[in-house]
Amino acid sequence: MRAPQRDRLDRDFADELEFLTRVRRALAWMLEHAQMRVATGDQVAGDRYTAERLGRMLKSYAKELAEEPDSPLYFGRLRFGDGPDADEHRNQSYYLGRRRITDDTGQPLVIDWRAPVSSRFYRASARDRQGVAARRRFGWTAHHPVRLTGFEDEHLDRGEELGTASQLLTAEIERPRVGPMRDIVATIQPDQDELVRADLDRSLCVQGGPGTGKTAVGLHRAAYLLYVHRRQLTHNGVLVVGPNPAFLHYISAVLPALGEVDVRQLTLDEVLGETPPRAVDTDEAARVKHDARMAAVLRRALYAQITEPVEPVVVPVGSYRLRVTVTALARQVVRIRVEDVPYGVGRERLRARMVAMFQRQLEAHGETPTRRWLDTIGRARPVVAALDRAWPKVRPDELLTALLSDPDALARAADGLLTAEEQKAIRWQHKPRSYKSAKWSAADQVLLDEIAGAIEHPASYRHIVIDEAQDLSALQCRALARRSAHGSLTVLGDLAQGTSPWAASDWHEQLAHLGKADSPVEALTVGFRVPAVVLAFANRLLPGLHVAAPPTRSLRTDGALRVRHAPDLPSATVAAVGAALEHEGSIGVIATDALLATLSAALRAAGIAVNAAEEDSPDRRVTVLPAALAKGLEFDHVIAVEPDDIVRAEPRGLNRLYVVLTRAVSRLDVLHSRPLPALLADG
Ligand SMILES: Nc1ncnc2c1ncn2[C@@H]1O[C@H](COP(=O)(O)OP(=O)(O)OP(=O)(O)O)[C@@H](O)[C@H]1O
Repeated sequence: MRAPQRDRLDRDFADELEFLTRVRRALAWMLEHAQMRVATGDQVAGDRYTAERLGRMLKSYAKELAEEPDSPLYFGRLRFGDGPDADEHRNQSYYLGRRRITDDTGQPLVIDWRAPVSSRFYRASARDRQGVAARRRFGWTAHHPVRLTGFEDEHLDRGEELGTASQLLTAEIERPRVGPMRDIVATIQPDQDELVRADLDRSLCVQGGPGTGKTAVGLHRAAYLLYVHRRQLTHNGVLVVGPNPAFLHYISAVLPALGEVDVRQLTLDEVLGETPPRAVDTDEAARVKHDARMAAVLRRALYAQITEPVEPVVVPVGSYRLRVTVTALARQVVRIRVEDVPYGVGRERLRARMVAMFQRQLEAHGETPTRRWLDTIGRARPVVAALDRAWPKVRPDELLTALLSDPDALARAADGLLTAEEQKAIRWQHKPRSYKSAKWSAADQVLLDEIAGAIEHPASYRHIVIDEAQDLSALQCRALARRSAHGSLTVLGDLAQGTSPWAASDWHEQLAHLGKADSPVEALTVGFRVPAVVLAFANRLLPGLHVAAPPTRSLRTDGALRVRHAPDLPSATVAAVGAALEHEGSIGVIATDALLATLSAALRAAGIAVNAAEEDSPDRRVTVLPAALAKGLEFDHVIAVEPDDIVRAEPRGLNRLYVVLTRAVSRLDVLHSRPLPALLADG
């Protein structure tokens, strides 16, 4: 670098340090101000409840600001030119960060990464400058205290553009992983940004290979939507659904780090709100219960509760006897069925129609019934009795108990939908004494939700982000469709990573079950996690997975792969972990359930402290976890033990192995005592 340039860079850096001091000062002012408001909050608010809420809000705001110095205050700067594309930003310069920071006059020093103009930071290129003259990315130390280390410029107006060659991007994706997942606001890529900023009303599906940033995109979209539609979405507006608690724990810090604490993050079981399952289905029973045809079976069983009226409804009122004839009642039942409302709404409608008929009769006698009279009539014993016969109240658990324990009822509901073998597979061998003592399996809980949803629609979220969506069954999709009937979806997944017995092989089908049949399927194909050498190894499995998914291109040229034949797996694992501990970052030992206890015992005997799947104690860098829980997680160093076991442990074992091998951020060790699965060995 020539001296004059060096001088200029030094000057620039000095200017940046000066600006940083200004921002720090502004932040300190904001913090002090917020704390003052906390102190006075009690007095200014009207009642105690409001005061408490306000106090809590201000405290968390103050706390957020106080924690701010631990993370970089901004990550980039945009300098606009004076061309027409700059619009109202002509000759302006903006710093971009996780939060907006203002000075004591309210002038923004740092703007939010979600503000409209920030999208130009992520998307502007030398070919499509969008008015941007130069983009600057800042580098910061990774550890506390956070210090500015430098910056990287792209003068788009001079045709300069780094794209994925940016050293700061490379440093970020090659950074050793410790603790939970982090946000990616500093390095969101143009195609990711388009997905993040998609309109609230747009449902979309993202198909992306391992480590292409699907989870990151989904979480950042949630944060973006909350920023743009704050008022609409604050209370129960946004839900994130993940495959298991270990995964949710891993991603749990991302949204709070972006200042968003109002997003619910749940597993599907938690969405259904059920207690843990108390029964286990056979594979065949589970397959049938999760099939889309079951929705039709349940609907038929539900509506089979409605019976043809055989008696008129007679209500004595004073000297009159008001009456709904059998024919009139039957006609209303048929009409309401055609109106296709939820079962529970139908029952109430039938009650209202009976009341309306009584009202007309009373009016014919020259009387005007009051509102109260109408309410009383609606609850009169003959009306309720007629309603209970014609359109009875249904409890989902009672209906399902009857269906699964009565072969004839099941045969009637499943006629033409399920084969005799399929009916047999889901029938209970032992009939419970009552629905109260029935033991429900995980699949039964989805069926109960289906029935409950047909009786009454559940409350709808405005937006749901569904991660690992390829693994959902038709009925699980329907459960989420019901909860987003008035909202939109971000559906994330990878067909190649489908491991459930009902995993999707086609996104359009899955989207139809999710109630968003016409949503576009977008692809992410650049891998930010798995190094090229590891990805090439894992991709050997693709021909055996029988899915049409675009291949992933890794951005990472570093990384290491070691495949070793090891007759004594526990001691080979101990040795591999010992070597891995020489490097920085997290270590994941992944094997089948059957092997785990032996491996953990061997590690502990060697004096190595290990975390189990959902733990991440900072003083234990090694996690031992079953292959079944590896989905969505990542570790710097993965030690995959006995791939052949992983493949044989379940019907979609090859897909499971693909998931396991693609958890590695830097290094993958494969230890095997038996031959490797043919596709891996042949590559
Ligand atoms: N634009 C980006 N800049 C920096 N890091 C990124 C970017 N996009 C993704 N990453 C990182 O890549 C890793 C993988 O991302 P993520 O877990 O979202 O991928 P995924 O597609 O959900 O993977 P999988 O399907 O294998 O679970 C994460 O550590 C994430 O932070």
